[in-house]
Amino acid sequence: MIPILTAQQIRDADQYTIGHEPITSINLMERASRAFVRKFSTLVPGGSRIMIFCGTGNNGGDGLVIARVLIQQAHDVSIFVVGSMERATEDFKVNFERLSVLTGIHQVANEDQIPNIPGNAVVIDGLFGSGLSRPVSGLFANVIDQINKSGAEVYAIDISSGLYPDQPLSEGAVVEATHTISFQTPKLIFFLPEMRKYVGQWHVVDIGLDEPFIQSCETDAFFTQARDIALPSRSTFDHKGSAGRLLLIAGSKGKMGAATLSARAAMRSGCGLLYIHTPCCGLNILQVNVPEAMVIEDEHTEVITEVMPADNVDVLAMGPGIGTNSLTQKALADLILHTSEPMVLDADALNILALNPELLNALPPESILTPHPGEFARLVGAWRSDFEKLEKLRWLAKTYQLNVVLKGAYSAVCSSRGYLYFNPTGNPGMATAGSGDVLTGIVAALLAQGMAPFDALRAGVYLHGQAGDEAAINVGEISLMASDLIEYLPAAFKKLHF
Ligand SMILES: NC(=O)C1=CN([C@@H]2O[C@H](COP(=O)(O)OP(=O)(O)OC[C@H]3O[C@@H](n4cnc5c(N)ncnc54)[C@H](OP(=O)(O)O)[C@@H]3O)[C@@H](O)[C@H]2O)[C@@H](O)CC1
Ligand SMILES: Nc1ncnc2c1ncn2[C@@H]1O[C@H](COP(=O)(O)OP(=O)(O)O)[C@@H](O)[C@H]1O
Ligand SMILES: [K+]
Repeated sequence: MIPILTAQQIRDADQYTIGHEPITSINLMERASRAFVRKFSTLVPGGSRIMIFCGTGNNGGDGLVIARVLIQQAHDVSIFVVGSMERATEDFKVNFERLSVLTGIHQVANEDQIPNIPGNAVVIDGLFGSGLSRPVSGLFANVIDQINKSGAEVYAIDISSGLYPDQPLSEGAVVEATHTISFQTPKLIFFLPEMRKYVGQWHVVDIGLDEPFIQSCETDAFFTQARDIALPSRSTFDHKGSAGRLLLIAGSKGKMGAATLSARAAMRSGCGLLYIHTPCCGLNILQVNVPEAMVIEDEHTEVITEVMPADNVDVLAMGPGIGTNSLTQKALADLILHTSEPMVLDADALNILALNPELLNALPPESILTPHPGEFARLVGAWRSDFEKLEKLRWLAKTYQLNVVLKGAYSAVCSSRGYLYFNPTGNPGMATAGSGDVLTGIVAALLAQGMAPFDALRAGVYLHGQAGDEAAINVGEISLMASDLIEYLPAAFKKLHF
């Protein structure tokens, strides 16, 4: 996993590397800027007119090195330095001298000196990086305004000028980048929907900062990598009863598709034995669509009214397609009160929890909740910013000792101790009805196979996204539908078995 660092920790990692590698600060700047150019060159067509805007801090220093390297590669580059040279950092000054030998550098000291930026230009933003210390105003804000109005493609160095790596949006001007090429580790803001307009598509380039130091930084947020994902395994004498017995409580009249999707996903995720508790109307549907499962009929024709906690199953999962009928609310409440092992709750089970919040206290510790943002808002109330949303996620998980995934792009998986793991897999093709039901089946099956609840949740979210990515390659994001996720689950599992 990649730790997500605060602005201060990023500075510390720079300093530690400079002190211990050893590498001089100016050479680290050279290395970072060259890594930027390597990525930039894969994204920008040759022959583009490149305009680089630099402040006089180290982010601007990077801009000057990038200019030098691009000029040496025969690109058409103009450089604009905004702000006072008196405040320039040492590394900026050295690179200013080196660049002056090669080309003219425009100084922008007032509004009249702000250049016209054609829409077909490519802008590189080196005004401010992780050293931003206050909202951007005055001349800098005017430059940013021109950049944003130009319609040009904008590549931010490290982070868009005006953004803090780890804090909510400031009131000042902010560059709206189309791409951010960031150094060493992703910033927290890259995972927040409200920041997308400023961050654009982001890329992380390795600049060789000290890896053990980075791994030792104390942080409560991480970016998951494939190597963090554990999977269940089979051994020679396993039989269906030892490979995970799951009771899935799902479906109501008109929503048997949700039950079908969850059930099939569970079987594809290695569940040994699957029971499905469903209203009578679901019997034939499930027997035909999931022949591997045993179906237990509720007394009621259309909704779930009573679930007996069974001792012949390892895990209970409830929610997909159950509705919020008062009889079903009572059934869930009874089930929770009679269950002591971690269970999986999704969809309408979460809506029922929101209607009866006292049930949260009764949930078995380490249970798993899988809300999408709508269900999450019903559970914890509305939020004013994505930062507050993450705080609420941590609060819910820690207060009730739960593992919770807040689903969406970069789904945030939160452990009961409040550690957040952003998921790297998945794509917008998965924004389609039934995708969440598939996730429930995967996570429940992994839990039933004996994985620890948090590991099962993090792995399930990763595999679900990976199946989505495999499906998108084959059917395209637009055509992707939830059943495709099940079809591509085997490919996702195989990919993790290196
Ligand atoms: N060796 C290294 O460390 C490496 C660093 N690297 C690069 O350095 C970047 C960080 O550089 P940095 O720390 O110099 O800060 P930076 O973002 O350039 O800005 C600071 C300057 O801006 C000023 N300022 C701030 N806010 C302002 C405002 N609102 N309006 C006006 N002025 C404002 C601030 O002034 P002050 O707050 O002191 O008044 C100061 O002068 C990092 O993102 C990466 O690109 C890489 O090369 C790898 C090696
Ligand atoms: N833009 C996206 N990028 C990545 N994953 C997405 C995106 N949109 C949706 N998903 C994933 O698809 C699933 C949708 O779940 P949910 O909203 O509960 O669907 P449903 O209720 O229809 O089953 C979640 O796992 C979510 O992470
Ligand atoms: K920048």
